[in-house]
Amino acid sequence: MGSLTVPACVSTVLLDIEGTTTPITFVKEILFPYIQDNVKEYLQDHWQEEECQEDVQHLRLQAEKDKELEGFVPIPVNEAEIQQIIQGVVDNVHWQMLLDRKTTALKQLQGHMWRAAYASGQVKGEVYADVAPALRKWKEAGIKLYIFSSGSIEAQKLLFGYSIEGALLELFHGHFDTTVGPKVQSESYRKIADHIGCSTESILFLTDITKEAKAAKEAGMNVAVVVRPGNAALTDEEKASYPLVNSFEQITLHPVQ
Ligand SMILES: CSCCC(=O)C(=O)COP(=O)(O)O
Ligand SMILES: [Mg+2]
Repeated sequence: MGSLTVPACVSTVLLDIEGTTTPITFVKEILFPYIQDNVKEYLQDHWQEEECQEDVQHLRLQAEKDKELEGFVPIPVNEAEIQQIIQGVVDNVHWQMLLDRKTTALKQLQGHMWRAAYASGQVKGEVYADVAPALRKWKEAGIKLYIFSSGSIEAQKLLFGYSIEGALLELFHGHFDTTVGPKVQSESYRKIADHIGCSTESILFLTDITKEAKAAKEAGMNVAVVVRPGNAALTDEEKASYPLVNSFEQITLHPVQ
């Protein structure tokens, strides 16, 4: 693992969050338990709001697709008693989170729930120490910065807007979540390049997950796998297949003319 110099045509960096900019422990030990502990109360407090009803409807549609999965938890129909529906949603959310599912429906609800946690100061978004300095340096060099995470766009904005390093949101040109497509499919990376208005070859994608790196590489992006403490171990084959970095300091980008 060492320094990584990327091709001069790279003018955009696309970043994953969990395991790349942010410790997995922050997501698993702070963010996710907040949801598990508060989902019932949140649903009871916000049940009459349109946004909450939309979230429940999306979870219901996802549940329709999940029927065949082991341990599946159904959500009662709209006509059922409210407390019964709420309990069904709570159980479904807990089941999805147990499997660390990345469904858009689950991620939308989580993003809405974290609003209060960040706004009250109960939670601050963790980023590795090398992240903010590198992002500032790259932005000053004319590099455009985007996020692609399974976390909803709102959740991404909260994490960087209320980070331990202060407000970092202004560093980013834009955000993508799974509404563009799953992170393990090449088509999602082609769509992202289309949205940004550049070729996939001019993008460097940084992630901790090799399945995501593979999909981005197949779409034509430059990729590097970020190795952070607590990330899933890589096989020898994976280590040999992608450039590896353990700090953004190791990445050198050419200034954009
Ligand atoms: C950005 S919100 C918390 C992260 C999250 O919910 C998640 O699923 C992280 O996935 P990533 O694609 O950033 O590894
Ligand atoms: Mg990740």
